[in-house]
Amino acid sequence: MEESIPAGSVKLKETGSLLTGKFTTATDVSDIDALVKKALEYKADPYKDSQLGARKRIGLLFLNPSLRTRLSTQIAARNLGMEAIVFNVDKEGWQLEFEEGAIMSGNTSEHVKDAAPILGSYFDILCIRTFPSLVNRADDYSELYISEFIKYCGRPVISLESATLHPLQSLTDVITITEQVQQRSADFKGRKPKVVLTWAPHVKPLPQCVANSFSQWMCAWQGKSEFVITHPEHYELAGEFTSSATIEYDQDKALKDADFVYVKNWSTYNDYGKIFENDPSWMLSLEKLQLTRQARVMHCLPVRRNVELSDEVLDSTHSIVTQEAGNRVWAAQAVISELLRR
Ligand SMILES: NCCC[C@H](NC(=O)CCC(=O)O)C(=O)O
Ligand SMILES: NC(=O)OP(=O)(O)O
Repeated sequence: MEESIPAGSVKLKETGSLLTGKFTTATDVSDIDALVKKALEYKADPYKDSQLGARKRIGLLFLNPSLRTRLSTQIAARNLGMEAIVFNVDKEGWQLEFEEGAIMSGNTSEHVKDAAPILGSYFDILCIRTFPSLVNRADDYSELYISEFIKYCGRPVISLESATLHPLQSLTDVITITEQVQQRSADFKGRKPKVVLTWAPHVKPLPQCVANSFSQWMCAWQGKSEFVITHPEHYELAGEFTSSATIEYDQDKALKDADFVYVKNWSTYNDYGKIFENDPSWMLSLEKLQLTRQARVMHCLPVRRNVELSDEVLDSTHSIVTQEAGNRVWAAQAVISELLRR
């Protein structure tokens, strides 16, 4: 993916837009705080631009399952007056080929080179979800699927989670932290929130994308938080997304005085796609939360209860996962709105 422009510092004065013309990574955003503000304005007044997308269509293509992303993006589009059509490519479409020059004698029936321009002719904005294989790191980190789709569809593309990143989730997470800080402004007078991303156990190897993306956005949200990542050794994330993060292998030390704890499992990046250790003591507990400043607990969901996060934490007042998932609508609405205005 193009990562040459430093995240959060893109200037798009010529268009006045907050986005480059797509939304697949933090580097597509010129001003994170302005996008967050826009999302919170939609939260306060969901229908204020209810005609902006009139007579326009947005296509949501899923190569993998979804609950929140699918529904929140549809709702966001409809709030802007757009028609939203969901297509579960994995279950209902022809199996797509993404490899350039492929001899298609195997299981794939249609090349993205043929399918994407057709979808571009049906829709004004296109969105796509493509998970990584977790088999070949170079293939996953080349973001072949979404890149090929962007190349051939000729429309603004929104990532609904790709092989390495999940920007709608991360924008939502910045919105949720901003909202919490604004609501408790007395607590944060003269100091930045301490935000800790902690690895958690899981039963199967999961993508790194939610963790990569959260870290990328926290680093791009320059100077707004004290950001720490904690995980067992061997679970290092890709350096390109953790530039200004502090890495701390001792979870208790990391949790000390935290205001927000973002819980997520991911599989190994270096020896790719594996579970190296699954120490259940990494699961966050109420006892561990005593080290924090009454930290609010976040998770992108879906969450494996009592594996990744305990009932006692999820059902306590520490948890803001429902508020967080609710904010997915406003994140999507701000992004679609910016792409419609271009
Ligand atoms: N879209 C949000 C997260 C998606 C994915 N989680 C999962 O696949 C969980 C599957 C399970 O728990 O069976 C991930 O971690 O990247
Ligand atoms: N958090 C998230 O992306 O959820 P879904 O996978 O249900 O869309």
